[in-house]
Order: sequence, then structure tokens, then C-alpha cells
Amino acid sequence: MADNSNMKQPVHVCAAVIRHQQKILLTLRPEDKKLGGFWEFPGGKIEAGESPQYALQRELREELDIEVTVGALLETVYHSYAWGDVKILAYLCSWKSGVIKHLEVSDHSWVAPENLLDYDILVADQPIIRKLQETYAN
Ligand SMILES: Nc1nc2c([nH]c(=O)n2[C@H]2C[C@H](O)[C@@H](COP(=O)(O)OP(=O)(O)OP(=O)(O)O)O2)c(=O)[nH]1
Repeated sequence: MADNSNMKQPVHVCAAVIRHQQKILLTLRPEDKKLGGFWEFPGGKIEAGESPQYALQRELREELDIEVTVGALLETVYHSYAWGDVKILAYLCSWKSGVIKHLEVSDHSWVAPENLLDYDILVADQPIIRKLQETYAN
């Protein structure tokens, strides 16, 4: 029988690139979470049966209490962490309603694209940042 033990599916993750007044929203992962203390684009794991768009809207409600409109796919990233692989789908989003609350994040910050590298952002997000800097270079 074939050995498929090294063919584990990556964890599917959705991430929101929310652009508002020329700035991008970053959120800080709580210290007690896996990869805690790093900045990231808000989002999370896509659950079974969910579309990435639906998952994003759910995660943003759960983490920040905001409603967003999900737009185009900006970037897809595959990355291997020590604990396993992730496939991240990053969508351009716009903020529809709500006031940001820190329900499941430690902090948030609106950052100009050229300043994103000043933040300790999860390493898997580097291709998303490059794409953003190319797209919105001044
Ligand atoms: N949300 C988000 N996750 C990212 C980004 N970059 C990156 O490597 N990840 C990784 C970190 C986590 O291992 C995984 C997302 O899982 P998570 O733990 O945030 O998801 P979740 O909110 O569903 O968490 P939980 O139910 O397990 O608490 O993807 C990013 O920009 N945003």
C-alpha cells in the first residue's frame, strides 16, 4: 500500500487585506496563541464547508466585530511552519460597518504600505506585503 503519511493537507487560512484611507489594517496575535505576539492580517482557519469569503466575514465578526465586503484575491501563499503547512488566501476587503473591538486580538494598527516592514509580521505574510507594496507604491 502507498505510504501517504508525508502528504498532509495544509491548513487553509483566509486573511483580509483591509484598505482604508490609504492604510492597511494589521492585528496583533494574543501572546497565548500559536505564533503569539506577531502582527498579521486579520482572518483565520477556513472551516469545513465554508467558502473563503464566508470564513473571512465570520472571522472578522468574531475577532473585531466589523463587517467587510470581500473583493478580489490578492495573493496565495504556501508556507511551512515547524508544526505544519499553511495555505493562505489573502483577499482585498473594504470595511463596511462596525467599530473595531479587540475581541480576539491584542491590538490593531492602520499602517501605510511602505511602513509594513516596520512591524514584526508573521513570516508567511512576506509575499503579501511585497504584493501590497508593488500595488500601492507611492
Ligand atoms: N489570520 C492570519 N493567520 C495567518 C496569517 N499568516 C499566517 O501565517 N497565518 C497562520 C497563523 C495560524 O497558524 C494560521 C491561522 O490560524 P489562527 O490560529 O489564527 O486561526 P483561528 O482564528 O481559526 O484560530 P483558532 O480557532 O485555532 O484559535 O495561519 C495572517 O496574515 N493572518
